[in-house]
Amino acid sequence: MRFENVGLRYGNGPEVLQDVTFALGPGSFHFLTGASGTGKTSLLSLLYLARRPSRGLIGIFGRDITAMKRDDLPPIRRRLGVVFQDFRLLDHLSALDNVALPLRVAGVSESDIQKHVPELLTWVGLADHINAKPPTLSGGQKQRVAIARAVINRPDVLVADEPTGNVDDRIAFRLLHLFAELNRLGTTVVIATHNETLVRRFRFPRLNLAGGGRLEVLPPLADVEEGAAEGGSPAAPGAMAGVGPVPPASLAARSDG
Ligand SMILES: Nc1ncnc2c1ncn2[C@@H]1O[C@H](COP(=O)(O)OP(=O)(O)OP(=O)(O)O)[C@@H](O)[C@H]1O
Repeated sequence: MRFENVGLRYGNGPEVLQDVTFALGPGSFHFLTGASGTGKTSLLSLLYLARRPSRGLIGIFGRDITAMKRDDLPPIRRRLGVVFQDFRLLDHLSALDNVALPLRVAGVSESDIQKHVPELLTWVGLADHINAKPPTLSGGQKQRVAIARAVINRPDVLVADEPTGNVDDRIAFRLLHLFAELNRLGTTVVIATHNETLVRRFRFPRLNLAGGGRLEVLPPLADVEEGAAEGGSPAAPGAMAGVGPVPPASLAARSDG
């Protein structure tokens, strides 16, 4: 995935993104950081192809999407998993059926769905809410359903907008662990977050919106205190202590869904 001199403006307003240039290698993991209003959601909406840039080039899976016709985008979109800031769950479907959607689109068998979806929902702490509909769930519970839906099909790229904004730190670490596991299995991951504790703990590089619509690519934010306590040796990217167990094997099994 690459951006070259991308600019985005809404209507006749000023550019909210200016000359944004970066490349994400396959299987990379980046946090997207920046103060509120600097353009994180706008940048993500370009990444998941909900908008086209006002100028510049966006390439994904080796294709220039700025030159593509609208009708050619859906097959590319199906390779992307998205966690929206406002979840976008279907209220009339149960948690299970919301998460099952991408699997049903991909033609996964109903017996596999009935096995793997409850397993993943249980792993994210929703064992008691598998058949609940979104209007009866809390914000943090809806957020976890949305995350399960985005990751269940092992997308080539996962884009998540504040995916831990509604949960406590213990669940946030667990969800980041899930994203890191997905990434280990090959998914390219971009996570927008305000949570500096997560950024320090997980030590992935950062795309940082510095204001004025400018983006800088920064190395992982070192957890100085933790590093000092450990004698200063840096941990591997994605490393963190005290979280387990690993996500269900169902995620690993779904290689070509
Ligand atoms: N649909 C829109 N129409 C006009 N302006 C918009 C629209 N969406 C966002 N903006 C403006 O673009 C700028 C960036 O907004 P964006 O939501 O991308 O920031 P953000 O970094 O994701 O903020 P937050 O961290 O608060 O979610 C803001 O000035 C916002 O007012």
